[in-house]
Amino acid sequence: CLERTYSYWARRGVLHEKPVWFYGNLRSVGKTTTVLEPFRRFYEKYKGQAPFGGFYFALRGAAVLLDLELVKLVMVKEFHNFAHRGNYYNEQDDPISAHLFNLDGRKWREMRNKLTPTFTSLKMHQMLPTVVEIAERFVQVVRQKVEQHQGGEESPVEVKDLLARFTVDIIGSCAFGLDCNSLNDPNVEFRRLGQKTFTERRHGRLAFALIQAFPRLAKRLHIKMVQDDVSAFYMRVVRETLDYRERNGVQRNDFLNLLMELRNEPNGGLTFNQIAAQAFVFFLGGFETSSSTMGFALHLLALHPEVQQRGREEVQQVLARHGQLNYAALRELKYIKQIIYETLRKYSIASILLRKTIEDFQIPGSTFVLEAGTPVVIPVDAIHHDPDIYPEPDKFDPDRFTPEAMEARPSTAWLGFGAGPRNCIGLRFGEMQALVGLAVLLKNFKFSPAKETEIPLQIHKTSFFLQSQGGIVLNVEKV
Ligand code: HEM
Repeated sequence: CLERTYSYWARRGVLHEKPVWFYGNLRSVGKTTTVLEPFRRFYEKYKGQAPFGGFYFALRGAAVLLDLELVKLVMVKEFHNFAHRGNYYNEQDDPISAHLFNLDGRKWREMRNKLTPTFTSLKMHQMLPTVVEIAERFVQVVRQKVEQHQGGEESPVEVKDLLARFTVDIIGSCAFGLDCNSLNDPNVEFRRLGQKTFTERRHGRLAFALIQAFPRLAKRLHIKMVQDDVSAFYMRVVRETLDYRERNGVQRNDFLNLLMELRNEPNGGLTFNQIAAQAFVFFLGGFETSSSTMGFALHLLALHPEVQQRGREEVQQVLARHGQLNYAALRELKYIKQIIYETLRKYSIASILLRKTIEDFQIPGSTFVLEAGTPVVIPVDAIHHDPDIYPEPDKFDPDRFTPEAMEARPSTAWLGFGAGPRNCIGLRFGEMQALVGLAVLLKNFKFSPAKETEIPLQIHKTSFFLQSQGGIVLNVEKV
């Protein structure tokens, strides 16, 4: 039977590498490599020879796209046939797992339609003051760290942890309506349990592959994905906050308020479990992604003082014009935005993206067919490092993201927030957090490599989202 499983691509005449039994083509991941290497190698080896190549995720054949036109078909033009991600969730036994990232089909479409108005520019506008207030607290905390080293030759500060505390406080406040205060108290449960979701899995790799392969059976066996303590904690927090707000008639400009409004919609409002699951995914999607982006950006800026200075000058000029970081000021931070995009190119937080074929799909101009149910991989990190798209891909150059340069490339050449109807729903909020964070940091501090700074940064081998293996230590001085 395994013989047959692992001959799937050979029988279809699709380019592929020999799989290892039970592991497929990902044996090295987590041991000797990160998830980046196998996909970069695969893409470099086969690009130009076929529109896609055959890959094995443990026991399942998946198609890795090798052509940007095909990427566009899958993510945008023929989206209706690739609208699924194919992640396992279990609404009955593990309600917190039934969130937007995991839902598929009609349930996903309905939830996405309901949640989209939560992320309009107007809503971001209203949440900005909270983000700026927490950013000011953040500057105080970094300042205290720097002052501890006063008089010393260097003032090394571990920025990754500080940035994570910054975004936990923001998203905790905006998604759960709580003052998490992790900036002053680094060990709060909120953050510890949030991190646990990414670094500790409930199931081993093989069990995970079996669950993904047989989701109906897994549901019948009541198999959950989210750890019990994580689920119990976030369900309780949402329950208590909702009760409190309802009892006291509290209204706030935050995600939870918007979710509560959806609860009371006349034609099919959200249930409590649905609200809790969406608040949970906003938290998961919002904290680690944004803080890692800022951490990688600071590391790159420390190694490129001229880019850093250009960014600082832009912040100073914009603040001189607007007096404060309001929404209009943020829109003028164009170079900082380019820094964020180039950082997400070099360090693609989601290094691969997934879709699943709903009906058989004939690849235009070829004889190949992607069968219904085939997982489709978009190798984001490999595309972001393709020298034909980005010459000298290892070089850090935010000018690759001027509007003209972006216009000159195919729209799917940059996928930092994904693409098409299933792209990142929180991209405006993520961008806003990162813009505010980088702006206040560059305004107040200078960053340079310290003796302890890791060059190049080691990447975490098993984390779901791309992050550094250890902390990011930089020399920080007041401007
Ligand atoms: C720098 C910050 C962020 C990055 C780099 C990022 C990246 C991504 C990526 C690459 C995807 C997959 C897109 C695709 O498959 O095409 C995604 C999906 C998603 N993100 Fe983000 N994200 C960020 C911030 C946020 C924030 C702040 C939130 C919520 C407040 C959020 C919530 C989500 C959700 C719910 C999805 C699933 C959307 C769906 O399936 O319909 N993300 N994100």
